[in-house]
Amino acid sequence: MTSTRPLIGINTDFRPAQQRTPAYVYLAAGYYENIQAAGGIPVILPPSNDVDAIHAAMDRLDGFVLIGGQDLDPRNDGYMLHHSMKLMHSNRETFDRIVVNEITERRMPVLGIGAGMQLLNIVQGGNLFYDIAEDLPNAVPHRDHQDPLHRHSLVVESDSLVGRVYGDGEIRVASRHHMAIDEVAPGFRVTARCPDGVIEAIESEMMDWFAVGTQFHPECEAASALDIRIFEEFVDGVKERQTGDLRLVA
Ligand SMILES: N[C@@H](CCC(=O)NCCCC(=O)O)C(=O)O
Repeated sequence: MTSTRPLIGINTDFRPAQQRTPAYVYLAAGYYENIQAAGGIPVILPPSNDVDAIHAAMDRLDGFVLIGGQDLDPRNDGYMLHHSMKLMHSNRETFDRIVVNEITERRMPVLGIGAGMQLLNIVQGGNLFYDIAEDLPNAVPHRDHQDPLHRHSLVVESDSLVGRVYGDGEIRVASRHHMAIDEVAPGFRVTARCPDGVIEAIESEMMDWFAVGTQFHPECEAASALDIRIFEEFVDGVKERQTGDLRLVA
C-alpha cells in the first residue's frame, strides 16, 4: 500500500576535507527525528550544484525544512562582510539558495529554522541585522558559546502557528544566533518576538503558500513538548496541501 506520509526535504551542512578527514555533510538529528515523529518522511538532500537533479528531487517532495547553520555571506546580497561573521561553506549556501528559489516558485510548504528562516526572508526580499550586539545593543543575549542550550523568553501573536502551539503561558526557546531579521519580506508577517524586540518567527500571509520561519530552534536536544508541536503543525499543513486544502498558515 502506498504511504500517504508526506516527503519532507531537509538540507544539510557541509564541512570540506581537512588534513586527516574527508569532506562531510551533517545535520542535527532533531531535524529529521521531529519530522518523522510528526508523521513525515525526512528526505535529506546534500549540497549539489546539479540543478537538474535538484529540480527532479523537488518534484518528488511535499514540503521542506531549511536547517540552521553558520552565517550567510552578505556579499551574495550586495552587502559587506562583518567582523563578527563566521560564514557557512559556499557549497552549502549556493545549494540552499537554489533550493529556496525552487521552493518559492513551487509555493512548496516550508519551515525555515535559524539560518533557514534568514535565507527565506532574504530571498523573498527582506533583510537582516548582521550583528545584534552592534545593531541592537539593548537586546538580551541571543546565544551563549558556553551554553549551547541558551534560552530566552518569547512573546507570540495568538493568531499564528506559533501562537497556536505555545498559547499564552511563559515561553522560553532555544536561541543560538547573532544575526536577526530586520525588514520582513513582502507577503510575510512577524508572529513572535523576544521581549527585546528581536524577531523570532515569521509566517506567510499568502493564501497559496504555507511558509513559516523560526529564529529559535524547536529541533534542539532540549526541545520542549511544545517546541515539537511546531513540527506537527508543519507536517499537518503539508498534509492539508496534499489534499488540496489551501488556507492561511494560521
Ligand atoms: N548563523 C546565523 C543563524 C543562526 C543559526 O542557524 N544558528 C544555529 C547554529 C548551528 C546549529 O546549532 O544548528 C546567526 O548567527 O544569526
